[in-house]
Amino acid sequence: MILWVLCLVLVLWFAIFRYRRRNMYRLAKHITGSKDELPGIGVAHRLVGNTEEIMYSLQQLSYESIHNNGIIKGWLGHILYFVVVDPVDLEVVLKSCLEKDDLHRFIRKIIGNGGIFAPVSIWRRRRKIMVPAFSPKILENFVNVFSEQSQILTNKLSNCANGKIFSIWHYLSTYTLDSVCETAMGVHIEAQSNKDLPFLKSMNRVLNLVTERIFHLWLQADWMYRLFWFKHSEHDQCVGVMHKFTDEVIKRKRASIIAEKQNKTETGVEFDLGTYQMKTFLDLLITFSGGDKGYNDVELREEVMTLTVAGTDTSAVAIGYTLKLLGKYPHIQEKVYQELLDVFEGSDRPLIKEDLMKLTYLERVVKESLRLFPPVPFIIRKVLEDIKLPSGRVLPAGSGVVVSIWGIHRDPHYWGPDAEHFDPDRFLPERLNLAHSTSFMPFSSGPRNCVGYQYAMMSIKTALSTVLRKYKVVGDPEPGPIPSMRVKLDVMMKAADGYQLALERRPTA
Ligand code: HEM
Repeated sequence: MILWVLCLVLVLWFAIFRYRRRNMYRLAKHITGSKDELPGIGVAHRLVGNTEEIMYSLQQLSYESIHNNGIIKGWLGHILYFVVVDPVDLEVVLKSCLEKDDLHRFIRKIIGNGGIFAPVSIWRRRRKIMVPAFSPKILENFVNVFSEQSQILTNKLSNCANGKIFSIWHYLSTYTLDSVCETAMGVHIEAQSNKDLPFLKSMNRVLNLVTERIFHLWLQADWMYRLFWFKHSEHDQCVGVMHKFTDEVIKRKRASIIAEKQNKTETGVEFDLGTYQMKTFLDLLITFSGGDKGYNDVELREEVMTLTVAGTDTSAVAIGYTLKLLGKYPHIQEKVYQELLDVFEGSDRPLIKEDLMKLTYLERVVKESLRLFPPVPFIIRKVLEDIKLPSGRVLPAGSGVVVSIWGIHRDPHYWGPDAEHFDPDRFLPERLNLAHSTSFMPFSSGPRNCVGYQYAMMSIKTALSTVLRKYKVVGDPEPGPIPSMRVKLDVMMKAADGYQLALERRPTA
């Protein structure tokens, strides 16, 4: 009898659940589903396995979307997602769906309500304050930091420039971390010289733990995660280290501002984390948010942590892919080197901001690398109300949109039959004829796009030019125009081999 009642309750609950979501089911019917969907679980079975297998499945879903006029649907249990690659439809999606998907809540545990994953109500104000801090006039001042840090990177690489294969990932990620910490907070953390830096170790570890949580359903509910107490406590410990470090910097920054106001020199304030540079993002965020009446310490920490997390691995990944691609295509690397010889006239002087504008071929190479290997291959947004797309299809409220940057960048409708070829000259002004501006969007598009894209391009070009003036990437030529690269999804898309390559010293270096 009890069993019958339980069954009845269950059936009733299910009927009400379906009835409430009838609009979603009705609209979803008009959009083709992925070919491997299973009843009840949808495509969930395709998103298991290691980070390489998950990335592979998401790539396959993107190709399916390309072959189905730019959109397919995929259920993850009861949650409905659309994988979209049509740039015309995506322009509308990225303008009207500004709320981030719930999966981002795991990263929010690290950076709180920092702009990147904050709810729209909080994000709007934060974005307004952050945008002026990224104006070109301010960014120009950072080129010296990138240049100095790139010199350190090049020196550190000298031990590896012996033609033997090694993983360059640690070198690149510490270069970007040092650059971001100096420009964002004004501190020299010297990650490039200090492999065991607690901040760095904690950041790397906590990002691994977050990726694991995103893709393992059984780790998602907070109460379940607490059962895995060793992971949970390690997670909290890492977040604690990162917060403590950032809080200390903010405390000292506030103190230095007070000291300055009292007409004391900055050297009067003891500061053992490093030397301050004026006009770091921290200075600018304090000023632009209203000084004393602006951001409180928690808000400041959230914003600085956002910049650190958003700006470190992304740029390192882009530099890593570009170096690997240049190793695969020696003739393209030689053209980059010729341009460097022309711009620097064979001297070994450090790069200055005026050089960046002149490195036009390098810029095309970086863009082509970002097209084929976008560090952020997918963005997920929530659909809060039904939205009619230019193609006539309607996305129902309550669903999620997976914006496949990977797919958009490889769609032959927009990039031609050679979409998968590595061809930097497709970015030549006379050849680049993008039918739609969102066909190329490694930094996303619309009101919530990446605020750091100019910063990133400057940092990436500075590091690449400094390294490539001194070293040649050798040893892995690709037989055809389509570069093969094993990739994995580890918060962003990374090379599965840890960016293994070999370097040789240039004779002039
Ligand atoms: C190659 C390097 C980079 C790539 C590919 C990249 C890509 C992206 C993407 C795809 C988004 C998401 C936008 C969306 O949801 O539509 C984003 C957001 C963001 N990025 Fe970047 N990024 C890079 C470097 C940087 C750097 C260096 C910084 C800062 C120093 C930065 C700061 C941010 C911030 C603050 C946001 C949040 C914007 C908002 O929600 O208003 N990024 N980035």
